[in-house]
Amino acid sequence: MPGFRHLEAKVWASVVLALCLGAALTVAIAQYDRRLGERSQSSRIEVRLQAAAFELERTLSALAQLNHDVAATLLPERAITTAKLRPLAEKLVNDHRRIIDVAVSHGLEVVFVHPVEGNEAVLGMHFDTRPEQMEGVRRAIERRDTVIAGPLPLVQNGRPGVIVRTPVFHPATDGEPGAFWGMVSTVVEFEGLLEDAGLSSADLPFTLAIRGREGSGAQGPPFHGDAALFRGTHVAVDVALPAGGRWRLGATPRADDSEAAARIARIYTAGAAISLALALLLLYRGGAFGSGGGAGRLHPFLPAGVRIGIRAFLIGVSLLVLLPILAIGGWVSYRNAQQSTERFSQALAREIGDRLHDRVAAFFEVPRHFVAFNVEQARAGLLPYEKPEDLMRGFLSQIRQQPLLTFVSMGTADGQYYAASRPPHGADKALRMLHSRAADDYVMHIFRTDQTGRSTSLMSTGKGRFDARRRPWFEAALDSGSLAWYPAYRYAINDAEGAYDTMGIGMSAPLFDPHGSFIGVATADVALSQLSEFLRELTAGTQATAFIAETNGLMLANSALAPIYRLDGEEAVRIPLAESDSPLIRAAARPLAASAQPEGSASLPLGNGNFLFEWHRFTLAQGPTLTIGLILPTAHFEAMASDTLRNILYLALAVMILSLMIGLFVSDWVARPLRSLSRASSRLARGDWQPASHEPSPIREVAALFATMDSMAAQLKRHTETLEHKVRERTEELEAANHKLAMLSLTDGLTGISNRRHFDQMLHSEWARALRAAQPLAILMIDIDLFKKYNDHYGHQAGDECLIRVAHAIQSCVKRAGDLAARYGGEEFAVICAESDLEKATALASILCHAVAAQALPHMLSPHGRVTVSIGVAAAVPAPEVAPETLLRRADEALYRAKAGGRNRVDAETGNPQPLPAGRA
Ligand SMILES: Nc1nc2c(ncn2[C@@H]2O[C@H](COP(=O)(O)OP(=O)(O)OP(=O)(O)O)[C@@H](O)[C@H]2O)c(=O)[nH]1
Repeated sequence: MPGFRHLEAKVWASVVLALCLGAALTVAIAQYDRRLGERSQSSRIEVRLQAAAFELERTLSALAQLNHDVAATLLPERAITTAKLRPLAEKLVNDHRRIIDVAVSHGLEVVFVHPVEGNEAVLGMHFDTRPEQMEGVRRAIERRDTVIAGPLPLVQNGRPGVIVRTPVFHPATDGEPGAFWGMVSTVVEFEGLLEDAGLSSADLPFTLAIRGREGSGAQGPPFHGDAALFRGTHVAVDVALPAGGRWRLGATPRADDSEAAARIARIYTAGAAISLALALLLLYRGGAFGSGGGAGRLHPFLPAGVRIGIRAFLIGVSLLVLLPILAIGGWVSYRNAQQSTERFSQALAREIGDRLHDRVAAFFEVPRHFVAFNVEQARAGLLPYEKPEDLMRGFLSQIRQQPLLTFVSMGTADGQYYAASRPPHGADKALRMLHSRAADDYVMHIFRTDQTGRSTSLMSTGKGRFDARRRPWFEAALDSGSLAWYPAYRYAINDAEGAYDTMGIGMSAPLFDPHGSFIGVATADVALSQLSEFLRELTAGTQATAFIAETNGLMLANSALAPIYRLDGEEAVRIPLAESDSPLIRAAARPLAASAQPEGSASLPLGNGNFLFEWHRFTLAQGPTLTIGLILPTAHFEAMASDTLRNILYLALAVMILSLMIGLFVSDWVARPLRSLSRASSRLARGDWQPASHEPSPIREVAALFATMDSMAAQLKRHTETLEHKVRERTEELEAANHKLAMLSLTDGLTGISNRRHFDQMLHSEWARALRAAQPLAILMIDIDLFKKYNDHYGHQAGDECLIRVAHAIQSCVKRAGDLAARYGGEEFAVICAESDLEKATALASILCHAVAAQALPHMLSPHGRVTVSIGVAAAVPAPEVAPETLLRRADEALYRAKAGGRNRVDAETGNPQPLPAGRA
C-alpha cells in the first residue's frame, strides 16, 4: 500500500537533504542574481550620470563662453554702457531659459542687472556683505578667469543658483597685471540645469546627491540630495567645470526596484519547485507511491511490456536531458540577443543622431565665427578693405582653416566684391580669389592661388556685372542690421567650369569702421552641395541617410546627394522633402510634417525594408529653424539578431551532434559488454558451453557480472559432463544386459545351443536368402532313439545330461558359417545347412549320427547298447510359392522313416534310409 509510514529513515534523510540543498542553492543564486542586478544597475546609473555630467559640462561651458562674451564688450571702455549691455543681456536671457539674470558689478557693487524685474534685490548689492557670494567672487579675482560659483541660495528668491562669474581687469601697466575693475555674473537656476541634464529628481530611478560646492570636487561640501549616500556604496561621476573645479555626482539605486524583486521572486519560485520535484522523486524512489522505484519495476513512463535496447535507452535519456536544455538555452539567448539588438539599435540611432546633431550644430557655428571675427576686425580698424589683395589673402587664410566653407567674402558699400573661395564642384580644388571691382566695371575675375596665398593665374572672368549690393546676403545684412543668416540662394558666379553652379547658405553682417561708418557686408558661406558632402562624411559607414531641411520642408542638404533644387529657366526652385528623388527622404517627410515635436522618431516601412527615422529640430542663432533627419535601415540591426539566432542554431546543432557522438560512444561503451553478456547467456541457455569472449567492461558491476557468469558456466559445464559420463555408462550396461537377454531368448536353457525360436528365425531368413540366391537349403531333423526308455531307466536327471552330451556332439559337427544347430524340442534337434544340397546334407547327417554314437553313452535298453540318433534329411532350392515349413515336414518324414528303418541311421527324403556303417556303431 502506498504511504509514508513504511519509508526507510535513509529515504527521509535524502528528502530532507535535497530540500536543504535546494534551499541553500536557491538563496545563493538569488544573492548572486541580486549582486549581478546591482552591478548592471550601477553601470546603467553610471552611463546616465556620465550623460548628465556631459550635458552639465556642455551647458556650463556654453554659459561661461557667453558670460565671457559679455565681459569682452566691457573691455574697450571699462565703463558700464547700459545701451550696449542691455541687448546682449537681453538676448542671453531670452536664448537660455535657465538664466535668471545677467549682472555687472563695478568693484564689488552690482550696478547693472537684467532683467530688473524680480532681481531688484541684486541691484546695489555689495558682494563683501554676502560671504556666500564673496567666495566665488574672490576665486574669480584670484584666478583672473571665469569660474562657476555656488550653487548657493540666491538673493532674489532663496532658491539654489549657479553663478558664472567673469572678472574684468584694468589694462596691464609696465608688465604689472591690471587691477580688478568689475565682474560680469550670469545667474542660472540650478534645478533647471539638473532638469536639462536629465537629473530631475521626480523620475529618477536612483537617489542622487551632489557635492563639491564652489568646484571643490570629491571631498567638497555637499549641496544637493542626501549626502549620506556618499558614505555608502555608490556610483560616482565627476563634472569638470569650465575653467577648473569639479562637482561630484553620487547615486545609489532606489530600494524599490520592483523588476529586481520580481526576478528574485521568480528565482525563489523556480528553486522551490525544483527542490519539491526532487523531494517527490526521492519519495517515489523510496516507494512512497506504491512499488515505486523498487527493483524489478519498469519505468513508469513506458507502456507495459515494452523493452528497449540499452543503447537506445542511454541515447534517449541523454536527448531527454539535452534537448530541453538546448531549447531553453537557445530561446533565452535569442530573446536576449533580440532585446540587446533592440536596445543597441535604439542607442546607436540615438548616438548617430546626437553626433550628427552636434556636428551639424558645430558646423553652423563656423560661418558665425568668421563673420563675427571680420566684424570685430573692421570695428578695430584691422580689416584692410582698402587693400583688396591683403583683404583677400586674409580671407584665404580664414577659409583654409575651415575646409567646409565655400566663400569668405566682403561686399563693399559701393558694390565691389572680394572673396576667397573653395570651389564646391570640379576636379580642381585649388583655392580661388575672386573680385569684381568698379575699376573692372564690376566684372567678376576668378584667380587660382598658390600655397602662399598669392593669386597665380586668372581662371575666368564673369559674363555680366556682379554688383555685391544686389546679392541676397548683402541685402539680408542690411535688413537685419546685424549678424544674421540669409536664406539659401543660387550662386551668381559663372566660371567656365561651372564649379559654382550650386546653392549656398551662410551668415552675413554689416561692417562698420572704428568710426561707426558702414563700409560693406561680410559673409561666410557654404555651398549646399558641400553641406551634403559633409552629411555624407558624417554618416559614412553607418548605412544611414541624413538630411537637413527647413521648417517649410525645403531641403538644404542630404547625404544621399539627391538634388535639393531644380532649375526653372534661370531660377532655382528648391525641392521639398516630400518631392525628393530619394524615396527614403520622401517617406520621412510625412511623419516630420505631422509632428511639431523638437525631436522624435518614427518607423518607416518601405518597399525594401523597415527604417528607423530620428529627427532633431534646432534653431540657428540669428537664423532659421532647421531639422536634421537620420534614417537607418532596421535590417542592419535585425540582421544582427538573425545572425545571433543562426549562430545559436549552429551552436545548438554542433552541441547536439557532439552530444550524440558522445552519447553513442558512451552507450556503446556501456552497452557493448552488456550485449555480449546477453549473447553469452543466450548461448549458455542453448547449452553451448564454449567459453564466451567478453568485451572487457570498465564498469565494475558489469565486470563482476562477467566473472560470476564465467564461473557459473564452468560449474554448469562440469556438472553436465559428469552427468553425461554416468548416462553413457548406464546405457552401455543396459545395452549389454539387453544383448544378454536377446541371447538368452534365442538359446536353449538346458543344452546351451540355439532354441526353437532361433531356429525358426534362421530358417526364414536363410530360406529367403536361398530364394534370392537360387541356392539349395537343407534341414536335418535329429531325434534321440528310445529316449523314453533312457529316462525311465537312468532317470530324468541323466536324461538331461544325455541331452547336453548329444547337443554338444551335434554342435561340434556344425561349424560352417550359415549353418545352425538347435534344440527343436524335447529330445529332438534340428540343423539348417545353408547352400547345401541333399547330398552334402546327408553326408553331414551321417557325420552327426556317427559323432553321437561315437560318444558311447551307455543305453542299456537300446539294441545298440549306447545312445544313438536317427536323422531325417530334406533339401530343396526354395521357390517363392513354397513355405519353409514344407522342407521341415519333409525332413520330419525322412526322420520318421529312419526311425522306422531301425534307428541310428540317416534317411533322406528319397525315402531310402541310410544305415550307419557297422564299424562305427
Ligand atoms: N530326461 C528328459 N527326458 C525327456 C525330455 N524331453 C522329452 N523327454 C522324454 O523323451 C521321451 C520320448 O519318448 P518317445 O517320444 O515315446 O520315443 P522313444 O522312447 O525315444 O522311442 P523312439 O523315438 O521311437 O525311439 C519321453 O519319455 C519324454 O519324457 C527332457 O528334456 N529330459
